[in-house]
Amino acid sequence: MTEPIACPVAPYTNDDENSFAYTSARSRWLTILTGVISDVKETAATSDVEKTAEAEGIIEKLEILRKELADLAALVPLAEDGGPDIALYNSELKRQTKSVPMTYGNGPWLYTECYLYRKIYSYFLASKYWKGYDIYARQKLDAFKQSELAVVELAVRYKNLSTQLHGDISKENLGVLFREFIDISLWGNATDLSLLTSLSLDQLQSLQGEAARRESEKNILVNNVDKAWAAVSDTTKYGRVDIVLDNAGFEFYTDMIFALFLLDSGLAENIVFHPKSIPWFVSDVMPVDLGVLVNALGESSFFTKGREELDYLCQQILQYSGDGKIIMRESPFWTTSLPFWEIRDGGLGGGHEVWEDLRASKLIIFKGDLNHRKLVYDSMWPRTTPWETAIGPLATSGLTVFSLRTCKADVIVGLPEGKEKELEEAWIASGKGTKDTGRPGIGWAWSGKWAVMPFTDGGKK
Ligand SMILES: O=P(O)(O)OC[C@H]1O[C@](O)(CO)[C@@H](O)[C@@H]1O
Ligand SMILES: [Mg+2]
Ligand SMILES: [Mn+2]
Repeated sequence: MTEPIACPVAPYTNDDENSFAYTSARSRWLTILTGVISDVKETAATSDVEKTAEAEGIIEKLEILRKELADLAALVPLAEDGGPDIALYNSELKRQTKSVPMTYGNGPWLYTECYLYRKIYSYFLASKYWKGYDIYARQKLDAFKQSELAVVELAVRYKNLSTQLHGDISKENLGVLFREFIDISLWGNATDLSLLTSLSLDQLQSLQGEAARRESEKNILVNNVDKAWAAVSDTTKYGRVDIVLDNAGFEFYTDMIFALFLLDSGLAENIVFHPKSIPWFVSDVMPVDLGVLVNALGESSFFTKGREELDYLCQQILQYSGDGKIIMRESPFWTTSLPFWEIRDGGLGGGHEVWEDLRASKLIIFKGDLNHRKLVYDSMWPRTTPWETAIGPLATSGLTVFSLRTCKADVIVGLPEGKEKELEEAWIASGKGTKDTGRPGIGWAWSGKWAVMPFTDGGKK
């Protein structure tokens, strides 16, 4: 097997006390694993005898894994479970292991975290009754239910707008709406509705709407939305837009509304969603989550308010899906540990096939923090590094890449000189600084309060 393209800058690692990797490996993952164990127990309690019996073995393995994590033990090669990606995980383990064994406590953050999710999944994949089981489904649906107010509010806005979209609308107004929907999809990643801005055409012009948008805009550290607008409104290109999805529930709902807007307005002819094929980083969208979303929206006992608007929305999703205008396309590449530098001719782990597929798109939107980390190799780039440098071969791949990410991890590039210092000082001044590391102001970077939206046209002329 050939090797992935190497990055000249070292990765964030779990032994770095100044990185969110450090607490991730020592406490966050343990909590997640504890949640997985309880979920399996809860499901097993109401399952038939054989399925329950099989759960015992799975729980035992999960508990051993929990112990290994707590001990910050060494990572061992993954056992064969029939998955096509095992060999790649194991060759990466070898390649990324330096002079000492790689442990949960010292390994590269990106690799060790992907490995952990893949390892958990292998216990289910190797089973008879639990193969397709989503250990996070319960959690995803509960969280979605709790966002009822925001869900209904957006459905009402969408219905109002979509009637206007079918009428005559100027390109300028369409551009305003595009920016608003991008904002919603962006902050959907933080699942923080308080940052959302007004959407109705009337309110768009109002002072209040603009003020609200400015308010959230100041937290967007890199904002290339104008370039993305130029790419999507280029009517000389075939109108396919791709969205590399992140989280199910409210975020996926905002992505879906954005997709409907693109289709209703004619800015896109097709939307291709890219979900994850296995339960991934807790809340990531799996193919089944499209049906889960439609069912939740369409079920009057799930969301009791805004029925007319929600029914309209469901009908739109079903119509577009039925016409093949909204599709879900899987690839094993998205759940490897590989950086997106492998989305290239000859890329490993499915990266080549993804590259070939994405070439037909006029705009590829990558949602969320993890996708962003993979775009920039999760390496310790100085924060003033140009985006085009940090995305390596993607800068000249011909692909039009737009990342919508609220920052939940250390890696951030493209900041102007002096900005990082300013943010660290403000973080300390707000009383949120940590006292126990060499850099008390560092936490702003993973607080989810800031965002970046960088763009590249992939060197296209
Ligand atoms: O769903 P998102 O936005 O990718 O966030 C997940 C990210 O947040 C974390 O869970 C915490 O930083 C990372 O492991 C991961 O990169
Ligand atoms: Mg090695
Ligand atoms: Mn996610």
